[in-house]
Amino acid sequence: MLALIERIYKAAINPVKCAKEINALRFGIIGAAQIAPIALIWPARSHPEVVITAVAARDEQKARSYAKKHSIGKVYFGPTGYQQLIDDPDIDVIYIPLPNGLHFEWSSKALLAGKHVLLEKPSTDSAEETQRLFEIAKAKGLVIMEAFHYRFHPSYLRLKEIVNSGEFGKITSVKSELAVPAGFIKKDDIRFNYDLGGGSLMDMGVYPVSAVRNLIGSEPVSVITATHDAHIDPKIDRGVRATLEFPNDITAEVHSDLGIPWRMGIIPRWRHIHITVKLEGGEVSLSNFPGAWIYHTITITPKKGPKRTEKAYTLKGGKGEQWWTTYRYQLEAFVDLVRGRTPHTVMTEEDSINQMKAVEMVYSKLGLPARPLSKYVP
Ligand SMILES: NC(=O)C1=CN([C@@H]2O[C@H](COP(=O)(O)OP(=O)(O)OC[C@H]3O[C@@H](n4cnc5c(N)ncnc54)[C@H](OP(=O)(O)O)[C@@H]3O)[C@@H](O)[C@H]2O)C=CC1
Ligand SMILES: O=C1OC[C@@H](O)[C@H](O)[C@H]1O
Repeated sequence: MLALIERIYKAAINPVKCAKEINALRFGIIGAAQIAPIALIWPARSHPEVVITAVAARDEQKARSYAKKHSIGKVYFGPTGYQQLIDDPDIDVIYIPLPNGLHFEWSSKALLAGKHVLLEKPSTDSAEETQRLFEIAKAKGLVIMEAFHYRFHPSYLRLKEIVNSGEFGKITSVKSELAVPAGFIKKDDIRFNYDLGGGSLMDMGVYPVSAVRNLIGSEPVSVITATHDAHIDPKIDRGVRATLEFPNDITAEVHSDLGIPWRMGIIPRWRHIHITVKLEGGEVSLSNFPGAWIYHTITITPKKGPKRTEKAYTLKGGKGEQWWTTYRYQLEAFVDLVRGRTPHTVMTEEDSINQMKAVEMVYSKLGLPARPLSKYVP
């Protein structure tokens, strides 16, 4: 319990600070987004090679109050604010926490202006756009990385290690869910906006899809079944369930929901957040994987022998503190990548492109339209 309080305090209440190196990477944030404090601003405080130099928001007042609240020195705003931030010669890296449908345009613009990009998930609205982003980055000699933060946390890496250890033989199936009861997400949220690349699969569903692909270590060959709960906008999936077929007779179930309706309208449903891997000799699961830095349990249930549990908040023999969040581990890896060092974990180009191919396969099976392509042409 004390360790839990310490983690929350040091990561989110009074984020740990450190001295900065003289040549620290200077980050600019496009959009005064809700996610930026936990995903970048607070983790940056304890990274000696990261400073947050500027933020851009469409509205001047919003930009100024966000900058003040987070002690960010420079602000850009108005219709040209995002582009001004990108063109600022005092910025090395652009963090993009915009609605999904704007990821392609602003990542392209940032790369074309010579900036590295840390890009929120999902990378874009389509595999084609994601591929194009990596092509631009390669042509410019820059780094772009999709911010699938859970992948960098020691708990996920430990789950993977157990699965790949051979202790329980081969994987037979995987199930992963990220579904929350109604009430957390407002009706006018970007997540419910089709034109902005919304939908349950695009928002929460990308985590289970990404996790099952990564654990199985191959790409889905087909979507066996897929169903969704509709939103007011029929092009938007509020909740999705899909079963994917992988090579070697492995199947994966994914489930996401932006708001599971309450029982009889008055009793909230329990949230479903886990990855569970069934193997020939047992089952291994990780609870609360995107929020694993707060708490999690790795449960190992052999077919023969006693059940056991583990926790993993630090990397074996690697950098990190037990209070480092998924985002702090991710930032460490991203900076290593930009600096030309070998990160402890990385999200690759191939991974991000194949991820969007899988998302497209599920939307197609659901009979829902693919998320709209950006009108921006780099
Ligand atoms: N890694 C993680 O754990 C999480 C990642 N995300 C991802 O981060 C991104 C942003 O999510 P979140 O922070 O929750 O969203 P917010 O709505 O808080 O932020 C989105 C930002 O986009 C800007 N924006 C620009 N154009 C538009 C537009 N047309 N409509 C609405 N907003 C616009 C706004 O910036 P301005 O300030 O200029 O008005 C706003 O601050 C998404 O891609 C999401 O998938 C979200 C939550 C968790
Ligand atoms: O990336 C995310 O992670 C946590 C979810 O609650 C959120 O909707 C999503 O954007």
